[in-house]
Amino acid sequence: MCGVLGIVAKSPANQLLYDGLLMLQHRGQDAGGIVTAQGNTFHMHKGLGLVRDVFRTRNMRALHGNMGIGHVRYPTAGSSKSPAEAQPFYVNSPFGIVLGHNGNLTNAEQLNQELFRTDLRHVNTHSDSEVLLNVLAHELQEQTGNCHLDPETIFAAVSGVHRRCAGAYAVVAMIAGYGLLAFRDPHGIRPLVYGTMETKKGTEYLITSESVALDTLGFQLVRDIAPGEAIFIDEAGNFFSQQCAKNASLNPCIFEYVYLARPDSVIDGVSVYETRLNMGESLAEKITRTMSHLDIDVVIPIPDSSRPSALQLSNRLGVDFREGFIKNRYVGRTFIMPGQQQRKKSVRQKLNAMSIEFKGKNVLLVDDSIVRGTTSREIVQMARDAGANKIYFASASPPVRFPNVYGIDMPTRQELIAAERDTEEICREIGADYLIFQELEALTHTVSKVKPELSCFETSCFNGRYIAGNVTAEYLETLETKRNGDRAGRQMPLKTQLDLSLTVSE
Ligand SMILES: O=P(O)(O)OC[C@H]1O[C@H](OP(=O)(O)OP(=O)(O)O)[C@H](O)[C@@H]1O
Ligand SMILES: NC(=O)CC[C@H](N)C(=O)O
Ligand SMILES: [Mg+2]
Repeated sequence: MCGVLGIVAKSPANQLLYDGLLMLQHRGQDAGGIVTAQGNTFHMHKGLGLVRDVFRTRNMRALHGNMGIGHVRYPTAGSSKSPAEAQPFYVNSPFGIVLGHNGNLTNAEQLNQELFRTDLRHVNTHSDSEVLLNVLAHELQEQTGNCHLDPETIFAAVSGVHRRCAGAYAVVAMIAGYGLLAFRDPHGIRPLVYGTMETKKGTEYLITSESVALDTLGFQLVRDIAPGEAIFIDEAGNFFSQQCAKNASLNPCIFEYVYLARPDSVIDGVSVYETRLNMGESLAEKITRTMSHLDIDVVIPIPDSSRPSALQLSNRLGVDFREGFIKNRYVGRTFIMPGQQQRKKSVRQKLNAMSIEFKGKNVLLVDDSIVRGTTSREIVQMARDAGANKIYFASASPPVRFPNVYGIDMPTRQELIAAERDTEEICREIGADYLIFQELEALTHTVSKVKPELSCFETSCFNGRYIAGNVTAEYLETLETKRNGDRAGRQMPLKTQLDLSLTVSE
C-alpha cells in the first residue's frame, strides 16, 4: 500500500507534491520520490526514508515544472533497502515515461521474461513496478505509429496493460512532452481519486491514493477513478478519460478500511472513519451476544488506528472509554516497518501504558487487527505490568490467516499468528484472558451499510479467496521463498539517494 500522487498545476508543482506526499506518509515509510516535468525534461529526486528526510531544500529547488508525480513506498517486491527500487521509475523509450505504482503484480515474473525475450526490454531491479512501467512503455510503442501521441493511443496502450498485467495496480505516470496519465486495475483493488482546484489561470488537477491529500492541498474531490478506467491530462490542462478494460468490477481492498487508509479519507465514496465506527458497533453487538458473562470496567484503544472503533464500541456497551496507552508521535507505524526485530522494538517505544487506567481493572483492549501479533503480544504484557486484573482483547477485523498478494507485505503464512491457530490458541499466544474477532460478513457490512451498491471486496487475507491473477498454492509458495530472500537483503550496493535530470528532445 504505497501512496501515489500526480499533479497538473498552473504554477510550480514541487511544493504541492511534497505536501501531498506528507499526507500519504502513513502508506509508506521506506522511500519517497518526486519527478516533475518541465517541457520535455524530467527532474527526479528519490531516496530511502521518510519524505522529510529524502527532500532537502536544494533537492526541492531542482524540481522545476508545473506537472509532477510523487510516491511513498512500502515494498511488497524487492527490498526495502534498495534506493534503486524507490519510485517513480523512469524509462527512456518511447517518449520518456516515469511511473509510480501502488499495489502488486501477481505475474511479474512471467512478464519479466516476456519483456526480456519478446519485447527486448531490460528490467534492472526486483521491483514489479519497473516491470509494470516497461509493459506500459512497450504497449505505448506498439500503439504509436509515429512521434505523435493522442489520448486515444494512450488509452489503447492502457488496455494492453490491463490485458497483460494481473494483480493490483493504481498508477500515476507522466509521458515527457505530453501529460499525466493515471489508471486503476480492472478489479479496483487499490484506491485512486482525483480532484480539481479552480485558479485564475485555469483548472488544476490532483490525482492521489487518498482524498485526505486533496483536502489539505485545497482541492475539491471530484470522484474515484473507476476500476479499469484511465485518465489523461495534457500539459495544457485538457482532461480525457476512458474505460480501458472489458470486464471491470469494483472490489476495493477491505483492509484499506480496517487499517491502511487514514480515517479522514473517503474511498470509493465511503468515509473510512464511518466504517471504523461501524466496526466498533458491530463488534459491540457480538460482544453483547457472546461475552455478556464478562465484567468489563473500561474500554481502551490501541493507538492509533483502532480509536474510532473502540470509541463506538464503548458507547454501545455503555462502558467508559479511556486512553490507557499514550503514543509517542515521533514513532511511525510499526506494521509497515521492515523486519520483525524493528517492529517489536518500536511497539515498546511507540506505546506506553498508564497504570492509573489499568490497576485492578478488567480492561477490554481494542485493536483494528491482529496480523503477526507483534502489537497485541507486547500490549497485553504492558497491560499486565501496569496492574490490570483481567485483559480482554477485541479485534475489529477477523483473524488474518492468508497472505496478501495485492500490495500489503504479508506474503508468508508462517508469520501470521492466526494462520494455523484457532481463537483460543491465539488468545493464549498473545497472553490475553479472552479474545474476540469481528466476523467477515459483519466487516464487509460496515462498508456496504454506508453504500449498498458496494458489495464486493478484496478480502483474501481473511478468507484466502484471490479475485485477481492466477494465485495458486504453488505461486504462494514461490512468493514466500522469494520474499524471504528479498528481506534477507538482496539489494543493490548504491548510494541512498538518486538525483536525475532527464532531457528528451523532440
Ligand atoms: O499484529 P501486528 O502484526 O502487530 O499488526 C497489527 C497492528 O499493526 C498496526 O498498527 P501500527 O502501529 O502499524 O499503526 P497505527 O498507529 O496506525 O495503529 C495495526 O493498527 C495493529 O495495531
Ligand atoms: N505496497 C505497494 O504498493 C508496493 C508497490 C511495489 N510493489 C513495490 O514493492 O514497490
Ligand atoms: Mg495499530
